[in-house]
Amino acid sequence: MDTGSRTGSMERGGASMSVSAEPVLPALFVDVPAVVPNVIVDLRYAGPNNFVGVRVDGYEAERALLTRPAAEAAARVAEGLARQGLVLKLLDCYRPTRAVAHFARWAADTNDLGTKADFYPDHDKPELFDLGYIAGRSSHSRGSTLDLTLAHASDGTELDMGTPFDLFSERSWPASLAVTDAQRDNRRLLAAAMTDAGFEPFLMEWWHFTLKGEPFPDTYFDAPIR
Ligand SMILES: C[C@@H](N)C(=O)N[C@H](C)C(=O)O
Ligand SMILES: [Zn+2]
Repeated sequence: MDTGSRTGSMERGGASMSVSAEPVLPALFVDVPAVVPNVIVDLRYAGPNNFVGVRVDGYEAERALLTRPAAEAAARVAEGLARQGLVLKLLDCYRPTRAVAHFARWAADTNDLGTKADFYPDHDKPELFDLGYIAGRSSHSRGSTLDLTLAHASDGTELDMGTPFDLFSERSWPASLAVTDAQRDNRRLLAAAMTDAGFEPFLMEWWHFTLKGEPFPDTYFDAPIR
């Protein structure tokens, strides 16, 4: 990947932040399968099986991209879990800001409720941003955040986490008591492996983790995934 991201800066809430204007990502971004052994890639926004119901803007190819430090940390997670016969299954990695803009347009269209039963049965669309299930400025766009689950190496079947990916509900909170002990244990297994490798969990979604000490903490990239 090309280097040299031209960025524009802005001040927001006292903190400096930049939005990359370059159509390419810095060389520090890597294809995760090149770094993480036996990883399964199922990027849900690269196809129609997601809460928007169509392929999301910016996902022009199903490529799982992360910064190298985040991918290397994920590799440490994978190496540890391989001893238990488990592999990582990636559901989202780097997310261009144009994808987040697509999410916002989708949320504003209150006539389109086609995915409500499967993805947000407990809430109305506009609440999903207000409550924090979808971020208006997502850490995924900084390249060191990923959404993932665990699967059995033998046949690729996913561990039962109690809710599907992107079910925007309190049932998806990692500590929810609405799931069984076994399901909560699976969430704990994922969270423990990720935090041990340097990732921070998210209290509203069992699948979402951000690398501590990420290399681009203030830059939101918009290069499409090709
Ligand atoms: C949309 C969901 N997969 C997710 O990643 N949510 C967090 C809050 C985000 O949008 O960054
Ligand atoms: Zn996420």
